[in-house]
Amino acid sequence: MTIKAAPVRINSRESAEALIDRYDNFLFDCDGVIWLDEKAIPGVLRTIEYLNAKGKKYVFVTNNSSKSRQDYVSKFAKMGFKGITKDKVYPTCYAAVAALKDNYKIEPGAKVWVLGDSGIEQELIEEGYIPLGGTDERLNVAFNPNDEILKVDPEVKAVIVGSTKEFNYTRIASTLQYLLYNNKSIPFIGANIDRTYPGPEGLILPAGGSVVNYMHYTSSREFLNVGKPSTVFLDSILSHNGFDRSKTLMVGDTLYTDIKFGNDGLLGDGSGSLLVLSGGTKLPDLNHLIQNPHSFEDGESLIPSFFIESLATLTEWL
Ligand SMILES: C[C@H](OP(=O)(O)O)C(=O)O
Ligand SMILES: [Mg+2]
Repeated sequence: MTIKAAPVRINSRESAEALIDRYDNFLFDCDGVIWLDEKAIPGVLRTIEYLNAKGKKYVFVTNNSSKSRQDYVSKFAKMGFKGITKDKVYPTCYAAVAALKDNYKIEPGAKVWVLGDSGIEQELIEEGYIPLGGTDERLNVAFNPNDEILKVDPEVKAVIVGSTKEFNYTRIASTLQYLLYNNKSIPFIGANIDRTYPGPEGLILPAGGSVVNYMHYTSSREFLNVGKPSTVFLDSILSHNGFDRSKTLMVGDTLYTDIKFGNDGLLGDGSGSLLVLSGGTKLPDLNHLIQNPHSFEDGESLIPSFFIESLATLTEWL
């Protein structure tokens, strides 16, 4: 077994320059790297503009499925980021819809049950699928076992579960009916495995992975995780963009999604993951991992190649 080297701290002009020179392409996580909820992390915009000036290529990869690619484009524009088009944004609502066709050969026109926000619904509609559940107002009611919404529509061909703040018993119970229907034969797609995300006011908040895992537990069913660290998701992003794997760096704030994504995907010839400390992972968490990698499942794959205070810090010396 190879022991991964301790991560290199980017803490000088030389190390920052060397890092930027080494990579042509950057994959940026969003929550905890670019923004905390609706607030951009100070200085991050300047780093993105610096990369633009250097002719670097980049895309954004988020496990937060609550917004569609078009909604993310608007969010970036509102925060002052220029030229972020739909093809630069990869939320897992997009990956979940792609999996319908790629993994399950479910053709457009099919009905899909959603436990999640409008991002999933919008991406489904864009590809010609018919979303059910999701933001349907009839789900915003107290549980009633005689409610029509608890009756399974036999035409539903898949279930997608992702991030939502609208997690009530009627939604869980109706989603469970689909997951159990017909000997558990309807495919179950999970849009993320994140336990938490770094929210506003320093709050750590429940993320979509908690919703997905609630449904996994209550249905006793496994799900297809389409988000980070899926190497299928990574491969499709690299191929859409023509990114050379060895010249690509993943930048993220979560070890078991972002850093594992870069490491398992062999980005940068095995040195293609940069942890930022501006989100959910703090220096003591990183030190704990480095000292006890074997107390984590697949701990070696969680160790980043590099770490830095924040994406803003990368250009502070330049
Ligand atoms: C944490 C995750 O978002 P990401 O960090 O992947 O943008 C999420 O909000 O579930
Ligand atoms: Mg994050």
